[in-house]
Amino acid sequence: MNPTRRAPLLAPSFLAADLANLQAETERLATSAADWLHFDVMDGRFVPNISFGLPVLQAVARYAKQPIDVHLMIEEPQHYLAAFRDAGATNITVHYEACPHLHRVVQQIKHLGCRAGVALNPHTPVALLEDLAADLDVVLVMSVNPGFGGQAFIPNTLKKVAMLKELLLDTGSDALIEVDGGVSLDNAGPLVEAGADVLVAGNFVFSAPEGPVATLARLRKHLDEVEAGLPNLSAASRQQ
Ligand SMILES: O=C(CO)[C@@H](O)[C@H](O)COP(=O)(O)O
Ligand SMILES: [Fe+2]
Repeated sequence: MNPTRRAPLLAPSFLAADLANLQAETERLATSAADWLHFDVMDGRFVPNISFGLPVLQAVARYAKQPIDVHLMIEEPQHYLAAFRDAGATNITVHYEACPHLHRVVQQIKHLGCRAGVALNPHTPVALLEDLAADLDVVLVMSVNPGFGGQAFIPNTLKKVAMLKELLLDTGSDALIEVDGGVSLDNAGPLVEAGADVLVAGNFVFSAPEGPVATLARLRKHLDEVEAGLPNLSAASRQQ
């Protein structure tokens, strides 16, 4: 089968932004190649780190021009879904490992009018999503262990993305495949070739000397060149 491809979306992660200047960071991303704004919420329980939460999301949403992609690395996310929607989330992704009643949580997110995503830790096999795949808008593949930015990309992710792509095709799911952690120019091309639709990048985008806008433009140009060599892909097919 030769499925229709989608142009990859870019989602810079605020975890690596200048947190003392979130208004300025959000405003400069507004005119960048960013398609989504990735917002990492950590509770110090599901992951061994605490980041930011609802009031910070509310503040960012006041200046955001792109959809906000909320990645909940928290236990019992079901208690906070409506609050994150109200604070400005467009997409809400919960972790497979944090939700014993994942089907119910996904339905709750969809009833709130948000895109529903499920994230998989590096050790969680994609096959575990077989019975839920058709209900999902996004599957987020963690390419580092969640909890921190700036970690090294786990190479096995490439194989995992390819397996997930097969599973989505087999189950008739049109969920986007999002990859998160250690993404850079070194692996963006192979990830897209393997089937990734959304690339999250934190440190690569915000720590570059030329700044996030120029770095995102460089990433987009690189992906345009990769796309030119791939079948059934055009910039017009990019979905937000
Ligand atoms: O969810 C997470 C980490 O848990 C990510 O979204 C990171 O924020 C990505 O940062 P880099 O690995 O690209 O620096
Ligand atoms: Fe994330």
